[in-house]
Amino acid sequence: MSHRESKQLQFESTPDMPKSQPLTYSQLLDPAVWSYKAEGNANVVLTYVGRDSAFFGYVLRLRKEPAAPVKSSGEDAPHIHSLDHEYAFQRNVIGVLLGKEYVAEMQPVPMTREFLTAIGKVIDEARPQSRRGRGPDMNQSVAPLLPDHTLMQEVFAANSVLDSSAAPPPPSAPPTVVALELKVEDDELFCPLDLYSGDVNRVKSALQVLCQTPQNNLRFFLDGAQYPVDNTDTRARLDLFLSGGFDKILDLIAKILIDDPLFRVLKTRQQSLDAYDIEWIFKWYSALAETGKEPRDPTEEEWEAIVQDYLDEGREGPKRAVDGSISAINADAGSFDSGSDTEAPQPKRKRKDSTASIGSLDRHSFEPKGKRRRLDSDTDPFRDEISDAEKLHRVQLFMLSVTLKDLSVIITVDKDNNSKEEKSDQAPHLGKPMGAIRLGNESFRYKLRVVDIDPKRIDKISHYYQLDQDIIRHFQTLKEDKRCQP
Ligand SMILES: O=P(O)(O)O[C@@H]1[C@@H](OP(=O)(O)O)[C@H](OP(=O)(O)O)[C@H](O)[C@H](OP(=O)(O)O)[C@H]1OP(=O)(O)O
Ligand SMILES: Nc1ncnc2c1ncn2[C@@H]1O[C@H](COP(=O)(O)OP(=O)(O)OP(=O)(O)O)[C@@H](O)[C@H]1O
Repeated sequence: MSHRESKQLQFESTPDMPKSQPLTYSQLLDPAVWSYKAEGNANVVLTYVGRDSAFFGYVLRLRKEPAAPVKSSGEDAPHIHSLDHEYAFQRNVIGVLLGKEYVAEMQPVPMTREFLTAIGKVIDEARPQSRRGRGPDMNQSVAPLLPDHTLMQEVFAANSVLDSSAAPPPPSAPPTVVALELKVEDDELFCPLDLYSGDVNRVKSALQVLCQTPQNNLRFFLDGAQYPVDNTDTRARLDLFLSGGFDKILDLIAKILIDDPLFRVLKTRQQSLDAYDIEWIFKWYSALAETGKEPRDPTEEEWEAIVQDYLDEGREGPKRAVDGSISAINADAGSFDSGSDTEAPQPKRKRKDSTASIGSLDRHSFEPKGKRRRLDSDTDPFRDEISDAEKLHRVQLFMLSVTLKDLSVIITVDKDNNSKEEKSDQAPHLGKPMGAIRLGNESFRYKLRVVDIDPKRIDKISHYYQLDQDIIRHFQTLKEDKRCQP
């Protein structure tokens, strides 16, 4: 552990974390106690499969080696890649914006090169071919241990379902916990506004579209293991969980997304933080850089102050387009492209496909691409009117919107009769589910958690600008502009 991290990574013990504190790290540095669970572009996630019940239902999130060399940061830089910075950002920035209950607590586990090398080899075969190029980052000195959000931890405390020494349940056994992970971003066929609409039919039809073409936007878990969503065996198992099977699960998920405040908050935050077109953001970023004031990544304290200012300002106000026109931002406002011209079909989005960024909606802006106007100084009514401080503030709020548009939400449900109250009371450290919901005559418990809520590097602004320009060019080639409706 680096000197800096060993001094700062003293997270308080939290209700979400295992009871046996302090952690016996050495037992976690055994590759045999981990199995591959999932990964994204920057991190690979492992499930604990060892025998210590204190860690049943937990995952380890390992950072992967960077895709490109990381720009070296000066002494005063906020170490955006350090776990303590990441954690403070997740809890004190994203937690404040969305609600702390949606953000998991984590426990730092010191890493060794020996372990990272060994685990890289062990998990290689389980990884998708397209992801194998980059192994664990050998320079990480700590990695976070997190509750596995695709499980209900206290069910395992009560039932010891995850006892790795026990025989696995037969495939015919009904699943105990069902989880769906949604990455609420653009897609050729998918309109995020449907998910946010509050209308059960629209939410459900958006989920159905996602299930038909999940790509990297939807993952499905039964008792913590990922299953292909369009598979008949998966659907047969779901029938055992809930009569009516898959269709009823989607009803249940739709009901949760409407009942719980998360999606309403998320939509408002995404839109208000992204109040200016990326063309403006890039212009302001470049103007600052040209005068020697290139924005750098904020420190933890600076991020907290930025969010506080945003909340104090009540920036959920009007949205200014590049041409200066103003439109209201509220739960019902905004227009979105939903698809491409049928005469000019585009390649489907694929993980790591170079066309992936040319979706019908741009996660880096909520403006409709087909109608977006290019930056034109003659139509710039705000030209030179704002201070450098305000330019910087707007760039920083935009960076927050990028994180909020890249996150995933994991929705986890189990039947209410799974909770053995007397036993879960004996294990208060395992946390409580967040909500209860009824569907027909049955009661369910659910929890919602957000993942992938790390800060984005501010020097990616030019990358986002380039993506945007590509998208504009793409839409200029289309004849028809289909929108999904607010
Ligand atoms: O830049 P993009 O649009 O390619 O987005 C990246 C995503 O690619 P996608 O477009 O969804 O295929 C990419 O998603 P995948 O891992 O490909 O599912 C990541 O979310 C990446 O974020 P980070 O590097 O982990 O911080 C994303 O990077 P950020 O744009 O969020 O920095
Ligand atoms: N606490 C958790 N519990 C269960 N599964 C998790 C947890 N954290 C992450 N995952 C799984 O691992 C996947 C990758 O994790 P994560 O999103 O943090 O990686 P990333 O590289 O930062 O993602 P991206 O490429 O989207 O930026 C998630 O999509 C999810 O399926």
